[in-house]
Amino acid sequence: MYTEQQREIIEHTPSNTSIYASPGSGKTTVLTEHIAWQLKHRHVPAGRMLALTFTRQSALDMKQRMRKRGLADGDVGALPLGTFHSQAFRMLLAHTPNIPVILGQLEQRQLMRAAAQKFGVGDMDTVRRLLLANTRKKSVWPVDSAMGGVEGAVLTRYEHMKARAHRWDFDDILVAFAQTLEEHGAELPAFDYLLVDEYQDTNPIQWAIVRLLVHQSRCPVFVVGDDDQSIYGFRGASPSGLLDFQLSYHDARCHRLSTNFRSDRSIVLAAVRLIAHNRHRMEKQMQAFSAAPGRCGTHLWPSEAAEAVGVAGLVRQARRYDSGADVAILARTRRQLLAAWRACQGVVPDAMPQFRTFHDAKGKEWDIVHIVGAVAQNPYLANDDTSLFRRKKSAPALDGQAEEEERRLFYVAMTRARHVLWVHAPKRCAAGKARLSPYAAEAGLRTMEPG
Ligand SMILES: Nc1ncnc2c1ncn2[C@@H]1O[C@H](COP(=O)(O)OP(=O)(O)OP(=O)(O)O)[C@@H](O)[C@H]1O
Repeated sequence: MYTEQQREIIEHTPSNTSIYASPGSGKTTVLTEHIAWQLKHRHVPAGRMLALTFTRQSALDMKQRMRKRGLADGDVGALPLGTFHSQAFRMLLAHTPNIPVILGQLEQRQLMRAAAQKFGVGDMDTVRRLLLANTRKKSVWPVDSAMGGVEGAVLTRYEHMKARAHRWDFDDILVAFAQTLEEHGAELPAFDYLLVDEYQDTNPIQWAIVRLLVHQSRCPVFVVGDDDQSIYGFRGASPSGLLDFQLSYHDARCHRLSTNFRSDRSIVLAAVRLIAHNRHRMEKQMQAFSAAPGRCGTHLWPSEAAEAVGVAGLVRQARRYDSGADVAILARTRRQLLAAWRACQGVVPDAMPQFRTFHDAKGKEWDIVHIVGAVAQNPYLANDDTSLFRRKKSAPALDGQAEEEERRLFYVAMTRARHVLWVHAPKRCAAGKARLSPYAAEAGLRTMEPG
């Protein structure tokens, strides 16, 4: 089933390795199989490999897959596989008794708000931006705490209040872990092999943690990623960790996977056309394994309400034609999913599609994907958590860096589809007249006739 190249990666002896690969080319598949191979055929003890993923869900999926491959439950359970934060927290707990309790999201927001109110800036939008600024500040190593202005003053106050309450926020876990690795690395568990998924979405503190772990364990590191799918820049992540991997690990072997096993041909071609518009990227090939043409295009609707009803109608139609097809409705912001969700409740209540933001769709795949609310200068981004660069009521033009990240997000969304990809846009939305996102034209998607 696996290609010769995939098999070579799966079966190779642990060594410094990077895999740059296109969407759907089997990155997560080969990573999972490579770990399973080490356990099964090279008898590397499960507890001696550390595998880091981007989300908890992908760690669970990988474990599930290993069980299906016939690995013993005990081995899978003993494998330290999870997010950077969960694995760092586990090791810190074992090393340092009495570490502070982690603030829940709500508690953290309340604490930041209390700190901000002291400076007369406690509205929720500002608090959200301050929380992001806090995350970005702690995304580098060593953390640079010299931040001026009101923002710096609020963040300093927040740190004091947190320390007084003997609490940590989520980002403090990695800061404390990096510090512990630097100062007491020899007291932490050592590993024979370190593996990292989605390396394009790691940030400088995570690169430092990888470097410190590798140094302390004297073990090889294996990373997989795709710079074109780097979508967490607003939190301080950057694809340069992946792009510069070869510089940091001179002897590293580099593999590229370019066959997309997920999507039919027209979808792969459209995605390739779109991403070619980004300038800051590593040039790479992508071709479809599937010989099927697939279907893709855009649907324009008079209003947001009409769009929601139209999408629900298409979902119902597809269910009639193939009741087993899995369907997802994706949008740039959570708010843009609401109308389609309501419309589907009324039409296919027993066979609801999945509803996800582009960010939450990462790593997933569905037979049919509908992207809704694909408008230029998306007005919903003005108040979105991830819209670091937009502080006005309407979304101003993006700078080059933010523009490329928006395009990558659209690329991630498009490449989730196996057989059918519809991009929908209303001609009017809450903010007034709307235009179809330029990414649809860049991808060469044709507008479908109404009905
Ligand atoms: N050699 C192969 N033959 C057939 N199917 C494959 C092969 N390799 C991977 N696949 C399938 O292709 C799909 C994509 O694989 P996977 O999710 O591992 O890719 P990925 O590169 O991690 O994707 P992305 O980065 O877009 O999330 C999965 O359904 C997987 O089972």
